[in-house]
Amino acid sequence: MKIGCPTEIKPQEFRVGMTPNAAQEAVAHGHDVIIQSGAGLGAGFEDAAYEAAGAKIIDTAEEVFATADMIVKVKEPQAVERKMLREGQLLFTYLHLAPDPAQTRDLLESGCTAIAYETVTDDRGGLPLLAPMSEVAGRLAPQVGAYTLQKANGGRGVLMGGVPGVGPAKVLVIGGGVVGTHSARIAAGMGADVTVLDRSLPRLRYLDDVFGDTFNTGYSSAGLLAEHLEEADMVIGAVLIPGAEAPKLVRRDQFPSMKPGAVLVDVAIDQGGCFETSKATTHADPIYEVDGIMHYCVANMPGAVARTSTIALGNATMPFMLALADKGWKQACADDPHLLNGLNVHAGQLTYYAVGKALGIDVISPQMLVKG
Ligand SMILES: NC(=O)C1=CN([C@@H]2O[C@H](COP(=O)(O)OP(=O)(O)OC[C@H]3O[C@@H](n4cnc5c(N)ncnc54)[C@H](O)[C@@H]3O)[C@@H](O)[C@H]2O)C=CC1
Ligand SMILES: CC(=O)C(=O)O
Ligand SMILES: [Mg+2]
Repeated sequence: MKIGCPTEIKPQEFRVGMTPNAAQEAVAHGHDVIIQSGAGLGAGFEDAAYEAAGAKIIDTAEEVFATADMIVKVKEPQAVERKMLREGQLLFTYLHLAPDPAQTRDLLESGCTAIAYETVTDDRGGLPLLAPMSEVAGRLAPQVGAYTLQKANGGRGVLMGGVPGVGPAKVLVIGGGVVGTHSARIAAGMGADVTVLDRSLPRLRYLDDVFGDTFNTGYSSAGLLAEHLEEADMVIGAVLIPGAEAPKLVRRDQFPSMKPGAVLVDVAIDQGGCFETSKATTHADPIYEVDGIMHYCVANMPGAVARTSTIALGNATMPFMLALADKGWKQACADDPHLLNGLNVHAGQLTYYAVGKALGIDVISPQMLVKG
């Protein structure tokens, strides 16, 4: 198979879909790997490293899209990239379709087959291709939140760990999955007083067993959330209902009850965000204010630490990328129901229920497509 990897073009996105190690494995499996010149530079990978791995370097994204049977990326295809996708071509990347009707329409019109990293599953109930970036974004969230809390950046002027004689910042983490757990660990490590809310009791038990007194846990009811909101210096939004639009858990009419200059970091923004006032921002202009409450809503947070993120993502995607290349999407998905869960679009039809429900579009069963 011809596997193509273009340079990411989303603003300030420095990750790349394939590392030289991934390229080397694909070449060893007998595939042709085509990398756009400079695609790896933001993550510290020179063209020469890909060439040494056996990949071919070509100049433009147009050539990559025109040549490849499978496109491997990081971020959802941007409008100009969507125009280059064609019928029968396989796209393997993050998509986040539920809050994005324009992208969904374009992918359906292109006739391509699109597998979304964020809905591939594993047999422990996890999302193995979302997890590495959730680990990164989770660890970044208290860092960017702490910066936003500084007075010059619009925040309340509170130091995460406090100092002797002055108490620490109060950090509320909503959602105790991968993002939430990593956020809570780092915020607690910075000395903050941290509470994690989740609505899964097994998850709360796990957090309590593993982390003990490092942070507090609570069941995520509207009432408890409102109580914690009044006290919080920083709120990290980390909920997920897989594939679906994020539930709005904090409303604008609650802001008057909050501390002026408190900071909301909405990591769940790529699924539409879990605060009513969230709108996606970029690394170039990440922070805005609504009614005295600061918001950080960057939808590709891991792009800020592109080298760590690219290697972590590549470690997770490599076996799936190889299965797709070795067997073709249909056989690979027939053999692995977890990869089939990643199928969102095929030949003009939507194949992921939560996306169809969010956008009011009919969905066909992915199982039917791979049968027989
Ligand atoms: N902005 C960015 O750059 C990035 C965003 N993300 C996003 O972060 C979000 C979280 O991802 P993960 O932690 O990997 O998901 P996860 O599935 O590991 O955790 C989500 C948690 O939310 C909980 N939850 C669901 N509804 C809830 C509610 N009403 N109240 C409290 N908890 C609730 C679930 O029980 C689960 O424990 C996703 O939307 C993901 O796409 C992930 C990586 C990067
Ligand atoms: C998960 C995701 O969308 C990202 O890493 O950008
Ligand atoms: Mg994202």
